[in-house]
Amino acid sequence: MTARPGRVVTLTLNPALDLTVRADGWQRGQVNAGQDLHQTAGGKGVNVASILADWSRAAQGDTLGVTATGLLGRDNAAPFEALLRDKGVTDAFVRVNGATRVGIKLVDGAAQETTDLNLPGLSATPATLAELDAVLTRLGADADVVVLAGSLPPGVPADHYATLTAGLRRAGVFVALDTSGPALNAALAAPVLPDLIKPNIHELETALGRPLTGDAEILAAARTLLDRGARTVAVSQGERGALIVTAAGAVFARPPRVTVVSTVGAGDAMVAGLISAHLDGLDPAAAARRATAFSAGTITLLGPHLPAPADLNALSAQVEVTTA
Ligand SMILES: Nc1ncnc2c1ncn2[C@@H]1O[C@H](COP(=O)(O)OP(=O)(O)O)[C@@H](O)[C@H]1O
Ligand SMILES: O=P(O)(O)OC[C@H]1O[C@](O)(COP(=O)(O)O)[C@@H](O)[C@@H]1O
Repeated sequence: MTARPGRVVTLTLNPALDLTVRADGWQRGQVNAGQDLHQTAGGKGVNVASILADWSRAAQGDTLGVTATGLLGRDNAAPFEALLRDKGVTDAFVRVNGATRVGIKLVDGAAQETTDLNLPGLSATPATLAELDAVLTRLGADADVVVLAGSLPPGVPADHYATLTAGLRRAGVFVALDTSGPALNAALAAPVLPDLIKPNIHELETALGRPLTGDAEILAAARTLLDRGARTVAVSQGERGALIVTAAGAVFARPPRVTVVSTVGAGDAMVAGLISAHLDGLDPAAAARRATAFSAGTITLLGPHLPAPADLNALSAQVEVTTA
């Protein structure tokens, strides 16, 4: 495991304090017994930063400089500050009044199933957005990669990521996007697409307004995004795996079977893996293998963490990569 250095900035406008409740065999509409409850700092860019920091520490002796920015509620900032400090991620979050939203993650360990309830989050004011914009402009000037990740909180226009993408790409920064709903629709409709887009299959279908039935259709949809300027499109499909499409080729990566603790962060781990692969100049097959190992490893743990290097290597060796 070796890698080139790089500076990565993640933007999380809508972080979340993930409250994971394990309730094996829980039934909708019934009184259920839960087994345990854990709280972890999360939100897409927070998770990507944390996982990249783990990778940096394990693989190359901290050669990646990882900075996390976004909007963070003052009232419950402590768990986020602790995670970023523990991981050695630079904390560039703009503090805002109020408490960051809680995300409910209901895990049925017996069925190996996770149910997510993601709430809207704190409203962003024009003043905090302007402050954040200045932070991002400063950080972006020095970054190799900027990751725009997660939902937009109330108060942020749907085309916000599209606007940021255009500015950052113009400045020569590699832009990765992982979002959903109106923010993804607007980003995909914009004239300048991000370099890396990682929708899950449901997010992509919603954005395109049609079901994608079968691998050929998914591949064709991904290729239209490449034709419009994206460099890597990764369509993740849960435990089935992910289709990763670049100009250099398309591959499908199947994860090994793992004991799932919570699938929360599976997609974020994939984004982290793809970014590290981009910084290392890996080919699509090697990138898909690494990103899938990151995802499979993260879901065996609670919170946004990578397993120990030996375990990650073992997972990586078990990923099946085929040409798509
Ligand atoms: N149950 C699972 N077992 C093994 N790997 C999984 C499982 N669920 C997800 N993954 C891995 O995580 C990747 C991302 O998961 P996915 O659920 O598609 O993303 P998201 O979290 O963005 O919805 C998948 O492509 C796969 O490699
Ligand atoms: O910003 P969104 O789309 O509401 O998602 C927030 C949730 O996504 C997560 O980042 C997990 O994302 P993935 O499971 O897609 O990797 C959680 O930590 C958080 O609660």
